[in-house]
Amino acid sequence: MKIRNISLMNYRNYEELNIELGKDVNVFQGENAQGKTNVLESIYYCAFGRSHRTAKSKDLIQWEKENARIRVYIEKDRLDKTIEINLLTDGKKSISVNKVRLHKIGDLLGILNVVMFSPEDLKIVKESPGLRRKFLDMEISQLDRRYYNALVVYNQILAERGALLKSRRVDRNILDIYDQKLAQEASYIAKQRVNYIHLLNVHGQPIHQEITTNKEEIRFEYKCSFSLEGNLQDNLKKELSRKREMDMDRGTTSAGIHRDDFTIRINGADAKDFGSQGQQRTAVLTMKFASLEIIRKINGEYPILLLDDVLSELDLSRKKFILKSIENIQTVITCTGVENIEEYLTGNYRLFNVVNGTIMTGGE
Ligand SMILES: Nc1ncnc2c1ncn2[C@@H]1O[C@H](COP(=O)(O)OP(=O)(O)OP(=O)(O)O)[C@@H](O)[C@H]1O
Repeated sequence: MKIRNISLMNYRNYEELNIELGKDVNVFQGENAQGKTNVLESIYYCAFGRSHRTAKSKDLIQWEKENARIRVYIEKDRLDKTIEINLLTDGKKSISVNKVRLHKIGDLLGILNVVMFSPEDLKIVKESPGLRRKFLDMEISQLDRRYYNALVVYNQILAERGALLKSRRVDRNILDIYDQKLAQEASYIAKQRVNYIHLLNVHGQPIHQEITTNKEEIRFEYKCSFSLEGNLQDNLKKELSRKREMDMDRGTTSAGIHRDDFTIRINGADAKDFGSQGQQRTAVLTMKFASLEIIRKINGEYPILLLDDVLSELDLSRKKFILKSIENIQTVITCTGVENIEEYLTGNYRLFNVVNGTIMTGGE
């Protein structure tokens, strides 16, 4: 899969942009706040139907403009596809693929596969379980629309169950129905997450060994709020009924995939609590590069890799690992120039100079 062209209209600080990407590495270079990440964000939007930075699509429209448009041309399985997104200031948006309008965001997933890596991703290792669940949900959703749809349904039922628990008179029969539905969706979601964690181990362990020159061993483990032995649906139903009185007291649902997490162990110790900053960075790097391999294994081709300002934060050996690993992957890198990226890139690359919402191609 390759992106051939990106065109933006009234998107963030781009009034009009039309660029051809190179099929290998594309370096967007410029000072701070010039519009480098905005380009990456527009690509990400075409993959997931949302920004990685804001939930408010209105923020993406150029100030004082009424609408914005992103258009990305991709080449996939030797076919051309055009993804077009139109955003309006009232929060409405329309998404079309090859001019056919999509009715659900779920239908966009998997058309353009991307893996994004930014300094913010360190939080996946360091911070709350919600960020680790989000990592799994995004990665699995772009490979499996059924997973995304199950998540949407699960979250709806969870919200309804929460509202019921908070109401003064809880109808236990309705609660039974919610529990049944939650368990049904959760069993599929948990199974796919466990499988993804397995794939992270399979593909991540050799990557991590390479980066740490065999000094460290990484291990990912899914932590489920209900038993993973036997029938998962029954297990969650039992757990929900065991905790029902407590849930009614507290007005929340205390078991289910919205409470799950996964641990990242380096040489046996939990990287969240005991990992050094360097080890935590290596763990995220491993997860991102393992995600690339997982997508390639499942789809037969690499996704697009988006590296947002990550090179300046990494030491020389990790930087070299990244730049060596991206040889067969179409990559979009943003940097300020201090990284001296040209020194490490061995293959072809295309340079774009970004200055205040305009881009000049610096050649290959
Ligand atoms: N809706 C908008 N309309 C117009 N300009 C916007 C809008 N949203 C953001 N900007 C501008 O976009 C610029 C930020 O762009 P971006 O986040 O891509 O920076 P960057 O080049 O990646 O910088 P850094 O290296 O600091 O991350 C800022 O100048 C900001 O004012």
